[in-house]
This record gives sequence, structure tokens and C-alpha cells, in this order.
Amino acid sequence: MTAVLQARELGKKYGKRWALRDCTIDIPAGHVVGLVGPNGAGKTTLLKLAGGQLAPTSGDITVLGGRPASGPAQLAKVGFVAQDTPVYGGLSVADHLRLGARLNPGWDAALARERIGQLGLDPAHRAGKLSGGQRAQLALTLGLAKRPELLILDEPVAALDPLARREFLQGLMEAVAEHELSVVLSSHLISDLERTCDFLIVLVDSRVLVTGEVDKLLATHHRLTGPRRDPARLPADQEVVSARHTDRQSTIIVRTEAPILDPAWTVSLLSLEDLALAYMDKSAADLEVQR
Ligand SMILES: Nc1ncnc2c1ncn2[C@@H]1O[C@H](COP(=O)(O)OP(=O)(O)OP(=O)(O)O)[C@@H](O)[C@H]1O
Repeated sequence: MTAVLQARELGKKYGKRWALRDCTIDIPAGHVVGLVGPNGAGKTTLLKLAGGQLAPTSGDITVLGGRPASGPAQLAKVGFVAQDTPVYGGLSVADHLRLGARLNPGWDAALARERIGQLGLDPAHRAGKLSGGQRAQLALTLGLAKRPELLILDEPVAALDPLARREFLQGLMEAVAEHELSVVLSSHLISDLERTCDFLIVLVDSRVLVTGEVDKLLATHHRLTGPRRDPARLPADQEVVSARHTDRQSTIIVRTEAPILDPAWTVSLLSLEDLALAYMDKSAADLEVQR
């Protein structure tokens, strides 16, 4: 099966500053991928490189076997919903659907009409007068009705309240189940991705820190709690992701394929949010270790 996205030492520089560097990832088809990281980490940059709105400074990127935005066929395969769910404020909901039909050769008019009906949106309503949640749903509908093989969503729920976020993500999951598409979704709200994603990419300060299937990541990461210990003295097969210490106790998150046999540790599994935060905390943990 063709990989949805392959990047090899991909980098993008703005002026002298790298927004993304040394990014090597393989995303197989059929996943809902959560791209998480703090503000300014490089998420939008990576998504725009995948959508073809930006060209790489270094390295390579392939999306669904082709160069991003390399021609009409490639453009038709990828749907892109940009940050802030852009819609045209002066146009009605129906105008948006007509525009979508004109611009996209594979437009699924029935899907668009049905979804707008299910959402209870009035086709005559101007997009500028919709609520944030309704605008996000309209933008998602436009992305889905294009019938892409890959749908890229840049922080689609950031501005929504918790209920609207849940409704949006539920709609997305239903569409994924029905239409066999792959999704890459960025957010700094990791808890939202917990219910949605089965593949994770954590990006911090322009670098990919971890990537993989959520099930495998959760099975190989553990929280060790016990008497204070220097993380450098852990067995070589335990990669230290983060470490926190009090005077007497250490809490260390490790990645390992092997069982943890040391009886001094209380071992617990992590939630996806814990796991992503541990990687984001890595630099802070490194400082702790040096003290
Ligand atoms: N057009 C631009 N010109 C110069 N620098 C830019 C430009 N776009 C982004 N950057 C910088 O590149 C870095 C990565 O930005 P990017 O928007 O990709 O991050 P992000 O993870 O999507 O952030 P956020 O969560 O805030 O949207 C940041 O330091 C940002 O300031």
C-alpha cells in the first residue's frame, strides 16, 4: 500500500531560522494521524509542505506517491483545511457548495448536501454569520466532499468550545469510517486527539521527537516511580524520555521493548497525553538530570 506521507531529512527555513529540520517520517495509509506540538513547533510548516503550499529548503517529501501539488491529479487527491477554518464570509453555505463543485473534479455533491442537512445548516445562510463551530463544520464538509485520499486539517478545533470540538471530531471520525480516507490533523490540544488518532507525531522546536502507531507507542512507554535514581544508570535498553526528581523519589518515563524487572520501580502505563507531554518535557528533564 502506498505511504500517505514520506519525508526524508525534510527541512524548511524562513530567513536564517529553521521552522522544520531533519524531518524523516513514514505514515502508512489508513490512519488518523495526530500532529502535536507547542505553538511555533513547525506543525503548520510540515502540513503546508505536504499540501504543496510551501517548497522544502532541504530534503524530500512525497504524498500519496507524488510530489505535493505537482499537478491536477495530485491536487485532487489531497484535501487541505487551513488553520482558522477559512470560509468566505460574504458567500452563503450553498455558494460554498457550488464553488466546491466547480473547483473539484471529484466533487461529491450528495455527500455535501447530506452533511449540510445533518448539521442543520441553512443553505441560504451567509458563512460570515455562522458560529465558529458551524464554520468549522462547513470547512470540513468542503474538505470531505472533495473526496480526497488524504485530508489535512491544521488545528481545526482550536477555536471551538468543548462541545463543538467533540461534534467536529465525531463528524470527522464518521467520515473516516465511511469513506476510507487518511487524515493528518494538527493540534496542541492533545486530549482531543486521544479519542481520534491512531498514529502520533510529536514535533517540538522544529524537530520530530517521536512518531508511530499509538497502540505500539503506548505499549512501549512506561512510567517508573521509585527511590531517587540517576537516569543515566538505567539499563541500556531503556531510553529515557523524561525524568523528574524530588529529594527522595524519581519519576522517569522510559521507552523500551523489554519488560521492566527491577522491583524497586512501580511501573505504570501512560495515556497518549502523558506520552506526548513527556516528549515535550524532554528538554526540561535534560536540565534536571544535569543538576
Ligand atoms: N511566513 C513565515 N515567515 C517567517 N517565519 C515563519 C513563517 N511562518 C512560520 N514561521 C516561523 O516558523 C516556526 C514554525 O511555525 P509554524 O507556524 O509551522 O508552527 P506551528 O507549530 O504550526 O505553531 P502554532 O501551533 O502556533 O500554529 C515559528 O517559529 C514561526 O515563527
